[in-house]
Amino acid sequence: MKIFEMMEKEGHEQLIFNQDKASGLKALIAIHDTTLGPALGGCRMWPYKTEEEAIYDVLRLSKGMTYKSAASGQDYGGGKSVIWGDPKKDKSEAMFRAFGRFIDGFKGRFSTGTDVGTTYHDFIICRKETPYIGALPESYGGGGNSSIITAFGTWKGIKAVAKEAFGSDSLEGKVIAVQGLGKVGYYLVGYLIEDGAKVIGTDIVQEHIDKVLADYPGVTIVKPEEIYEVECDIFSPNALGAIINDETIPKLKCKAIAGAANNQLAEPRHGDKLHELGIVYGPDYVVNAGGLIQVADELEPGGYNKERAYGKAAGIYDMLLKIFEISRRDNIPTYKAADTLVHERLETYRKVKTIYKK
Ligand SMILES: NC(=O)c1ccc[n+]([C@@H]2O[C@H](COP(=O)([O-])OP(=O)(O)OC[C@H]3O[C@@H](n4cnc5c(N)ncnc54)[C@H](O)[C@@H]3O)[C@@H](O)[C@H]2O)c1
Repeated sequence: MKIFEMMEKEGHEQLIFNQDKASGLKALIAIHDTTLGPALGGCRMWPYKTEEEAIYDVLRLSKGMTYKSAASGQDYGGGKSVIWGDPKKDKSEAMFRAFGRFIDGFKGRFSTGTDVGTTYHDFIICRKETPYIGALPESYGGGGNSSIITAFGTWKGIKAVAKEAFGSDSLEGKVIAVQGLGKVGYYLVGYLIEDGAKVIGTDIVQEHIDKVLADYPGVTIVKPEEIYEVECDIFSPNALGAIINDETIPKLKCKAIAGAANNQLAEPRHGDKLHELGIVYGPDYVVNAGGLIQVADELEPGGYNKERAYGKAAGIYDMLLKIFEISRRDNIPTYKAADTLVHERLETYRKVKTIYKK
């Protein structure tokens, strides 16, 4: 593995190895790009089979954070950390205190919080060693359950794709197919119903369906495999990744897609196909940026402010409209237009930084 070659190719600034023998901590921190501000990204704990796998993951994920932050209008750069270990059996207080001390060494150049395999309990421990921690519960000054703001941002994303596809962002009477009624899906259904939409939903867990039906009895439930082909205006994936693929695209009857699920396109060419078919696709990492926006707001001087965070999450709507404009301007699929927006934003800010400021 040629690490410098990989970093140079993708434009990474730093890759740091951290180890603490006493607690068994083995962690990697990657900082991809800090043009827009200090790096921000969650901490994943995973039993990687090899060191190379962990390095590849942290480099890949940190680059993704640069794009997510920039495209959602945040003044943060991209970073990520991974702890090499089994989250079910390797965690300890000492491990997260040691990790917190390493994070503190960045003096704010990198902040982190929960991701796959870590919980806020781990970061309450880290927080004792460093202030550069986000995604904390409200009782610790954080924003609390990030699924709610993610659902809020996704609702705004759905309104933006509606505007592009139908010429109006009103969801009154629009039929929206929601795949996944979990933490985000449940709150999303609430926003959609309140906005006058008709919701068709699905999930593989009956308890999650029952919870939605108890609060929103008007929701129509279909079998998981039926969700792709229901007659609807907008399809909203909020469960799995890679669900826009060769098998599902021919089934889709919608005019637009926007949901919180990560990595919705099985491959980039599926984004090209949606463009060809005239289906408006809201790039997932922009639509689902609500959680990131909340964590970024926790790091503001003075701490988390809910009104401000929701105001920023509402901006997902405008970011998507800009992306659709670039897509029309350059006649490129929206997932590529999102990348163009990121590159243009980074380039503009790099130029601004050439102005001397005392
Ligand atoms: N929670 C957040 O703040 C957040 C932020 C950004 C992105 N996301 C992404 O959004 C998606 C949903 O997140 P979540 O926090 O609601 O997760 P979750 O696990 O609470 O919900 C996912 C739901 O999808 C259901 N599901 C799984 N397979 C399915 C299938 N084949 N058909 C229908 N339903 C299925 C699950 O039963 C579950 O109810 C994930 O892809 C996640 O990575 C979440």
